[in-house]
Amino acid sequence: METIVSTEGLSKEYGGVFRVKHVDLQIREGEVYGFLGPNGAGKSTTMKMLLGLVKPTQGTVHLFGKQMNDKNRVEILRQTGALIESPSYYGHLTGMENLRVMQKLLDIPEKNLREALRIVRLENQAGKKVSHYSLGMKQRLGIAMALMRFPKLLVLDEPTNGLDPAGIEEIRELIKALPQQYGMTVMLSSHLLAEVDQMATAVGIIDHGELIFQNSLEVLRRKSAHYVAVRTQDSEEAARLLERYRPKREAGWLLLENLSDAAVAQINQQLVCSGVQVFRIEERQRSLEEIFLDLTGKEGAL
Ligand SMILES: Nc1ncnc2c1ncn2[C@@H]1O[C@H](COP(=O)(O)OP(=O)(O)OP(=O)(O)O)[C@@H](O)[C@H]1O
Repeated sequence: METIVSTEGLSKEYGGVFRVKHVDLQIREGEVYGFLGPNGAGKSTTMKMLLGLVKPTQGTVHLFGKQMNDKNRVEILRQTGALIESPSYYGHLTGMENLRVMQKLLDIPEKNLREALRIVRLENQAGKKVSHYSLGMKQRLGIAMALMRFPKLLVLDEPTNGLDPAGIEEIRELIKALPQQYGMTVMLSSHLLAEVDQMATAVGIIDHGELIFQNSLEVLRRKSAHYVAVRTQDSEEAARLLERYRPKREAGWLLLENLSDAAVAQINQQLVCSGVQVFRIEERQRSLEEIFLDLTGKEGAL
């Protein structure tokens, strides 16, 4: 599979502080790559560097296998579409007129306009002034503008920002369909794990400018190894008895990792034989939020 985006040591310094630090991205063809991180982590800055909108302080960007430089940038970026921050549009023009402005600038065939409007489900609203659009419609128009060239790579910065649940669901379904239907590769940023979880096939997690995880969503999920939660009548005593399993204590429960069935049976027996009544033994899976906390060691980052 072709690598669509790769960066090496990509870094950006603002005012003497590195806000993006040695980021090595790898995005392969057909992926929906979720670029995840808390506010201010460096997502937009990284995306802007990929699109030639911000000059890297250090490092290189390869798009479609070519290292981007001042000479080939325009040519390479012809195969990309982007929505960075809020979409830019003329409020006094209709949705269609806005697309026509872009069409003229970029020399885009007429049929692409219709198709882009259809994909974002704005065909019936194309004659309306954009100043009368809802936030969700404006966001969809922004995506239509990014899609109009039917680029190989689509870069979307927080595409569901500010949308209501129904709008989020619509955009999510739309994005998920793009690789299969149009052969696109999509990179989208978000600060919401649950959102990326439902859209992405691969994930990069950035925190304080550093890429702390990058792999398939499958691998991220595998990190969410199962653990066993035990609740007894005396969790103090139970923790002492089960010390060799290094239990974590949480709100009256003991949490034990990586236990075989035999070990669970043994634990149960040990507790009961020691006179500690066992109320519950449950298997649980770590949420993505907990995984993020494990990776960053930070509370409430997302
Ligand atoms: N042009 C700039 N000049 C100075 N500092 C900047 C500039 N652009 C971004 N920063 C800083 O770089 C850091 C990363 O910002 P960035 O917008 O890339 O983060 P982000 O992960 O996209 O967050 P958000 O979701 O809040 O936009 C922040 O501390 C921000 O203040």
